[in-house]
Parts: sequence; C-alpha cells; structure tokens
Amino acid sequence: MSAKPVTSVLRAFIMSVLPPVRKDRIISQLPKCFSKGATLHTEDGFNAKVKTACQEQRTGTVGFKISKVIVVGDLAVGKTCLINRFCKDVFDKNYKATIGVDFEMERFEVLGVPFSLQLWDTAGQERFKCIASTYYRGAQAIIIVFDLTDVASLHHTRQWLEDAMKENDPTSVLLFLVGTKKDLISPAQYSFNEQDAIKVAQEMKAEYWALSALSGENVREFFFRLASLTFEANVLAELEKSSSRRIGDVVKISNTTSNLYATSKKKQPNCCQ
Ligand SMILES: Nc1nc2c(ncn2[C@@H]2O[C@H](COP(=O)(O)OP(=O)(O)OP(=O)(O)O)[C@@H](O)[C@H]2O)c(=O)[nH]1
Ligand SMILES: [Mg+2]
Repeated sequence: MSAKPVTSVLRAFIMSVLPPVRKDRIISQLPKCFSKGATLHTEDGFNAKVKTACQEQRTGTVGFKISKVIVVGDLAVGKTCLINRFCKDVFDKNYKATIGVDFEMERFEVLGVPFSLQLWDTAGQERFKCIASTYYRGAQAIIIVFDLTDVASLHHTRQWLEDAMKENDPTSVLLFLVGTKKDLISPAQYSFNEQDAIKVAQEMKAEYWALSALSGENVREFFFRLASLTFEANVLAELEKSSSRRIGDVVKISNTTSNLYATSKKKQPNCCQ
C-alpha cells in the first residue's frame, strides 16, 4: 500500500480531534529576517519546492508532526517572559525562576499545512541546569537568549550553545540568537551592542533577533519566522525522504537551499549516542 492514503487518513483524523488553528497563527508568506547580517535564509519567499509540495499536498507527515524547540540562556535574561508574551500575550515584571523545564504548544498553519511547535522553556539557574539539559535532545531549533543590557549574558551564549549541541545534530538544527529587553536600552547603546551580537550570531551560524517581551516589539515576527523556517526544513527533509524512497538512493540536500550557513556545517560526534 502506498504511504499517501495512510497519511491522508491520519491527517483527517488528527484534524478532527484538534481544535482549528487560531486565525492569528496563519502564515502564508515567509516573514522577513531581523538583520541581513545574520540570517539563516537570504531569499524573500519560501523555497519553490516547498511551495509546490504544499499546493500539491505532498508534505507527508509534516502536518501532524510536533517540532521541538528549546530555549536556553542565563538566568533572568527573559526566556519565560518571551514565551509567555507570544503564547499568552502576557508580561510579568516579577521574576519567578523556572525550575527545571516548562513547555508550551503552539499550533500554526503554514502555506495551508498545519504545523505545531513545542516550546521548551529551560531553567537558566546553575542548580537546575542538569535537570534542564536532559530535555535538550531532539531539538529542531534552538533559541539562545541573552539580555541586551547585560554583555556577560551574550558571552555566555557560546557555552549554552555548546551544551545544547552535545545532545543534537548540528547538521539539521536551526539556531536563533535572541537579545531581549530592548525596551531598556537606548537606540544609541543598542546600535553599539548590536555589532557584538551579530558577530556572535555569525560565529554560531545563527539568525539574530532583538526584541522586547515587555512591549512585544518583534516577538510575533520572531516566532513566525522561526515557525516558517522550521516548517520549511521539515518539508524539505520530507521531500528528500520520499525522493530517496522512490529512486532507492539517498540524496543529501541541505535543510534550506538558501541557507547561508549550510555549506560550512560539519557533523560533530554526539557524546550520548
Ligand atoms: N524590561 C523588561 N524586562 C523583562 C523583559 N523580559 C523579561 N524581563 C524581566 O526579567 C526578569 C526575568 O525574566 P524571566 O523571563 O523570568 O527570565 P528567565 O530567563 O526565564 O529566567 P530563568 O527561568 O531563571 O532562567 C523578570 O523580572 C522579567 O519581568 C523585557 O523584555 N523587558
Ligand atoms: Mg524562566
């Protein structure tokens, strides 16, 4: 039996048990990057193969998969506030440390295909780090957060990335370096700090964003961009799988054809496998 009827039936079943995707979670165009100096995708629109596959309903299991996204960074940089601003549209000025991990689900519709993200909010406090790190594995995207008003938190992002990468495949995971609390910094100071942040993002091969959970500036734009790029990578992987199944051979293609950083990524050994 071919795979198509099975996936169609499964999709119909899942659609019937899940509530519909919220109207404000529908993505029909690729959202713009924040900075052309540090982006994962230089094209203006979605990959043409991805658009065609969505139109022809050839996205395989993508429509009922849940992509894992982990959020890491120093304590009190604003990870929880960032997730809460996007998922619940709330902001709490009182600091309540995350203990271990927490997670939120967000459902989108991208190019007409349902797509879910599971956002894992991890603890930045040292004493909870070993619990949190047990949840790093299997991420499709990693958000490394720093506080724009605290330069040390930017420097620590390299260590957060290194720890998260021990549990993940560097050839397929998408990286985002996110500076928070933009409302607390003057435009002049921001421009000065941005150069450093972009340099770190380029070294990491991450896409850079600056935002504020307090004002909401760039929060929705950032998550829409993340959802879109993760979706695109999933569809391309699905197309690669189905073409290799058809021709009986494995063809290696990069996650996003226009991924600036894709060619220089090398597979590193995973200590836990
Ligand atoms: N002004 C301002 N304050 C923020 C912003 N984001 C977070 N904060 C404040 O920063 C503090 C820490 O925020 P959290 O989101 O709890 O930090 P966290 O990174 O989740 O901290 P851990 O869970 O301990 O790792 C809180 O007092 C927030 O109100 C922001 O965009 N602007
Ligand atoms: Mg937290």
